Amino acid sequence: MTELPFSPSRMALLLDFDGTLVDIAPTPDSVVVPAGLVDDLLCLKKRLGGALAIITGRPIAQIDHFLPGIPHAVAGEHGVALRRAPDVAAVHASLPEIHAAWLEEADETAARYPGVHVERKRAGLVLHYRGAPGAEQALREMTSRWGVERYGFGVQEAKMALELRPDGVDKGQAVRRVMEEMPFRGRLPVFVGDDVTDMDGVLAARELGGAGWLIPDDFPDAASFREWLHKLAEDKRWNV
Ligand SMILES: O=P(O)(O)OC[C@H]1O[C@H](O[C@H]2O[C@H](CO)[C@@H](O)[C@H](O)[C@H]2O)[C@H](O)[C@@H](O)[C@@H]1O
Repeated sequence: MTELPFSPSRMALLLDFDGTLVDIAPTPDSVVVPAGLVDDLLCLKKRLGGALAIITGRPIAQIDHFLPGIPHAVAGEHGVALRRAPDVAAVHASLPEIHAAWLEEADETAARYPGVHVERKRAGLVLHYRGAPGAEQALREMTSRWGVERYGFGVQEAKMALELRPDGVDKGQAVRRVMEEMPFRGRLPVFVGDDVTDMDGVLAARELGGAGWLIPDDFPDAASFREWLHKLAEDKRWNV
């Protein structure tokens, strides 16, 4: 088991969703949340005095759908949106909007390549090609034609997807903002993710004195990480 460098009683858990808590699935909608995971997360949240957050690329509403009532805080769309507690409204960064012409061309391209899925976000867009790997090149050419960098966006590599993401948001700043307030403040963040977008969260958690871990470097896969969470929930050191 990956060892915590401090007592679990002092930590806050800040977790990525896809590829970390749930296995990667053919489409964003088809991920499956194992029943045991829900029980373990609820147990850990209680032991942590609530200090359990999800830091995800997905919109917050999707986390509410898959993990209803579980995390205390959720940072969605890589930190574009932050809801600090279940009973407060999410705050959204003021960011440039995706151009209508980009959305139109993305939809046209998706129609030409069955299996491509266009996911719209509040301040971004994901072009998924897991269902049509042969479309990758066409999607890359399309986004480079758009020259999104001139409009305050970057093209982020994702798992079988290209994501248009506004500049200035990343999971590192999401981790720092979540840790500012109770019940997270004063604890050491443990951030776990699996993707290039998670590296900012890993580094921020380490800089804050906590731990930052990445799948597959620190855990072979999401199933192993879920097993680690299960053992953590049963750890005897909670009161140390
Ligand atoms: O930050 P995360 O919580 O890991 O979210 C990252 C992106 O996850 C989703 O896409 C990825 O997972 C899908 C389901 O397993 C998979 O079909 C897809 O190929 C992956 O790229 C989600 O759709 C995105 O919005 C998130 O940014």
